[in-house]
Amino acid sequence: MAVGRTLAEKVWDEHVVRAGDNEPDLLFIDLHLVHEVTSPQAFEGLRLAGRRVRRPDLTIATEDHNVPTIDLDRPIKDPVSRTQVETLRRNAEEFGIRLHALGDDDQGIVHIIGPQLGLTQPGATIVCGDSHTSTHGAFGALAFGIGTSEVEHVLATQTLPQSRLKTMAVTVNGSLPEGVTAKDLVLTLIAEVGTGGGQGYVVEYRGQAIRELSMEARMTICNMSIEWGAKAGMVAPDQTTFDYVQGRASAPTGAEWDAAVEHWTSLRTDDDAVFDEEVVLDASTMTPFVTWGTNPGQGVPLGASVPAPEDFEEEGDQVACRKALSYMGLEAGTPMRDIAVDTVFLGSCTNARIEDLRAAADVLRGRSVADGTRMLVVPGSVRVRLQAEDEGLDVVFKDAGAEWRGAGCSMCLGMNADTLEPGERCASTSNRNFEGRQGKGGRTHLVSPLVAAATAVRGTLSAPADLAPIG
Ligand SMILES: CC(C)[C@H](C(=O)O)[C@@H](O)C(=O)O
Ligand code: SF4
Repeated sequence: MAVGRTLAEKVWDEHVVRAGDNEPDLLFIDLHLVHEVTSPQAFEGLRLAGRRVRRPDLTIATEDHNVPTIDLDRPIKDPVSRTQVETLRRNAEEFGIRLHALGDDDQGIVHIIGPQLGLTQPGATIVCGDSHTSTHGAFGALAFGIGTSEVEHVLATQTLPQSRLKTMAVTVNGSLPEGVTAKDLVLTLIAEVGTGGGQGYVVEYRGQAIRELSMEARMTICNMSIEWGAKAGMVAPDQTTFDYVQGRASAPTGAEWDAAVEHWTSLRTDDDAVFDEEVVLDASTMTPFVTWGTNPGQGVPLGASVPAPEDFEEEGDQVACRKALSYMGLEAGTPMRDIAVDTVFLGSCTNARIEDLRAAADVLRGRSVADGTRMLVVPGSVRVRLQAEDEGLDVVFKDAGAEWRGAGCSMCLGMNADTLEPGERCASTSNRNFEGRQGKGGRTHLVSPLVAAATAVRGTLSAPADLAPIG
């Protein structure tokens, strides 16, 4: 009896160009995204071997990690960042690769520009030398991060050897309550399954709550797949997906569009398919969720308090808690809402799309950032910035006292000048809160855009419901 296949298996099977016993499958790669951090040695390898890029038409580069977000008309000050960016520019030119450089309207964080340009499409295989490539899985693509030697392999051959992955379903039943977002959902999930829970799996997010999410929100969830160890995260394409893709620069048109949609519609997990593992969650019980520790799994509902080491059963978790509390400068039992922050960062490939900016601006409209708190708003791409400016969101942010910046990764990891000072505390809409992630000694609390905005107003971790009504 034929057994049904999962979405991931269908996409995989369509891309196998060679399979053999006791060897990984060789997959064709439909889209290779490139940025300045993980590509220099790969291009150097090609150069040394006298090779060209096999499919420049399926390769696209952008500058995101090292770019400044202010003084965009001046040369990059930091020599390391300048070298990274200039190296990418030289490589793109020498190897004939399309590059969206600083100053270009399509420049931005690699995981934001792919979907924006319509390059990210259902059923595609997408790789990039970047762990958050999982973002693109929101479209029903099989998308994952690769290392620099794999970047070289894909540049040279447009293929990648990969061993088959186990499959996992994350089924989220019910609907998210008002004011609870995709970010809260994924932080809740990671706190529950742990940062290693997804290791070795390609995950499919499904169920009512996922179906009800916008593409932006699905991207937020798939983006953080890697934060609980999954190789990739996917959502089956549906009308929401098609509506988002249609009309974008690289999307198919006319009869090709119709054929594409017909094919994409077939890319759903068959009813009789079997996942190797399943996690089930109920969205209706979720609340705003924030992290207190130094990994994305160390989180609690905003209404809870900082945990104590004794709250954990496993000794490893107790040790990790003790260490995190010390680094974070937190005392067990402190209500999360009492934690005061110095900085609020609204940005990153997790939460710097137009919908995120709109949500935060709605909270900030008519309100002000608290004294002693600074807020940085860094759109994920130039297009997001331009659209936000079209809608007047920049004015809302600036009137509230926030800084309105250029596009890029920025304070998500502080490879440019946007970093925290030692001991500084930040509410951040990004995806990683490791020690030193946003600057040496900096302390990060991962939050949703709604919580970020409300926190900026009160100066302590807060949700919009905590704010006094305007007027
Ligand atoms: C610089 C890059 C390799 C890295 C990644 O792979 O994710 C970065 O984007 C990050 O978020 O830490
Ligand atoms: S925004 Fe942050 S997580 Fe995303 S690619 Fe850039 S550094 Fe990595």
